[in-house]
Amino acid sequence: MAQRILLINGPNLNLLGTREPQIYGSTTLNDVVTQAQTQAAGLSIQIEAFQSNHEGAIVDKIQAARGNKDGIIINPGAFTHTSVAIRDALLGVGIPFVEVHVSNVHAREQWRRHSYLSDKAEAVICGLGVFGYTAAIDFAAKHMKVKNVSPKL
Ligand SMILES: O=C1C[C@@](O)(C(=O)O)C[C@@H](O)[C@@H]1O
Repeated sequence: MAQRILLINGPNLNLLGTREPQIYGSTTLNDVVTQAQTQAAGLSIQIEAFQSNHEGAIVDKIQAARGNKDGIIINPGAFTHTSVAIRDALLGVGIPFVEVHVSNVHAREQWRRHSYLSDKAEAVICGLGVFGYTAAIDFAAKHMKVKNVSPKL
């Protein structure tokens, strides 16, 4: 069975491509998702993409992934630095996740260095620009193995 990956983008990432392009580049979120779907087809995995500016909507989406997704790739945006709720949701569903940041959060404001997710992530990618999503998908395809496969009768 193909891996089923949920790609989550948090607040303000809908503005990717036009938002602070000197930091985040000129690629739009639509471009990222189109590229992710093309990449997924070549890797025989399935990707569902979701973006929200709302913390609760992201928590709901993570909870809904229980039992039907094998891995989560998440760029939590500013919620990275604030959200115990997103951390608890990811731990609550027990789905392995990769944390992605387009920018190098360690080369910016001091407070961006703290993440509520990183110590629980399978991997953390930052500073690769939007290539970080490509790297995360490649990693997910190779290492986020399908779990809960029904035993053969
Ligand atoms: O919204 C974002 C985007 C970000 O997650 C990134 O992709 O580099 C980094 C965060 O600090 C910021 O709040």
